[in-house]
Amino acid sequence: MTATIIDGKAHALALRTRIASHVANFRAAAGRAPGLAVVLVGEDPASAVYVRNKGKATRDAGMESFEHRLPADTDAATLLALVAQLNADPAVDGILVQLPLPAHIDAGAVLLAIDPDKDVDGFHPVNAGRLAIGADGFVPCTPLGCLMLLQDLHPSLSGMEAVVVGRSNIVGKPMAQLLLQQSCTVTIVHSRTRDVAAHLRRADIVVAAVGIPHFIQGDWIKPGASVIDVGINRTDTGLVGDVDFAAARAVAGAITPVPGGVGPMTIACLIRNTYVSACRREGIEAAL
Ligand SMILES: Nc1nc2c(c(=O)[nH]1)N[C@@H](CN(C=O)c1ccc(C(=O)N[C@@H](CCC(=O)O)C(=O)O)cc1)CN2
Repeated sequence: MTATIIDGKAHALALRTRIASHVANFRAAAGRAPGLAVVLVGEDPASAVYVRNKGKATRDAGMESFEHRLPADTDAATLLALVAQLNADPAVDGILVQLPLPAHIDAGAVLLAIDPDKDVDGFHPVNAGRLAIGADGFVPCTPLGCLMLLQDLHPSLSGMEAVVVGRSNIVGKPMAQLLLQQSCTVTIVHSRTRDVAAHLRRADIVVAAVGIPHFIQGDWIKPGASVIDVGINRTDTGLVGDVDFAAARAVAGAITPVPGGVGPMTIACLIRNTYVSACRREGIEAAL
């Protein structure tokens, strides 16, 4: 079998185009554009690219982008004061602080300071709790994008065996919650799991978010499985995922490439979440 390659760029473009048309209606109804504030601390080159791409995607969707770039030696109090200012700004519907933050800043404290109702990254504990109990909130963009790609392949995920590799608060845990909501049987495997391969060989769905280049071998994949690779690892040979793509492709039914798979969906879902936030704040029903 040779897997279908899932075109994340095309899916992301379609989502961004759809949201842009909804934003046009929002602007007509609300008399203003949705606004997204992005905060970058320091000069990490990859983060700078992501922030630039977020600004462009925001403007392309007809929304207002507010970019705040702070030097790497910014202290926590200055960053918290900026977050408080953005929380209070009525033109700002969504706030995100680009991660990772410099080591001297407690990222948890900063995320906690963001108004949960403007937390379009879905990283605030209130939104993590809302996701866990199935209440309305914001779902982190990368797992939301993975779910959309999976739902395009499988209109019903009910009863499927899903294995999430990695237990981060940003991807692994929310991904598991989303799959559970879709009535999958969900297993999270991680660094202390005794036999990762044995779990994966049973999986109809694999979501790899472990941050180790080519960690998942082709012969760990169940024939026909859907494989979503969240890994973005910079190696001497270029950007690679957490899955041995060439080997897994020969076994899987469908697989995301790196680059061009999950990454573009992260930014498209951010645009979606910002539009949803603006609608909630204006009492307008979001068209999704
Ligand atoms: N506040 C946040 N910080 C971070 C998040 C996040 O969702 N919120 N996620 C990542 C970085 N990220 C967005 O911020 C992101 C990563 C990758 C891509 C992407 O499109 N990747 C391309 C490859 C681009 C490259 O060469 O690096 C792809 O996979 O095709 C978009 C967004 C950590 N921080």
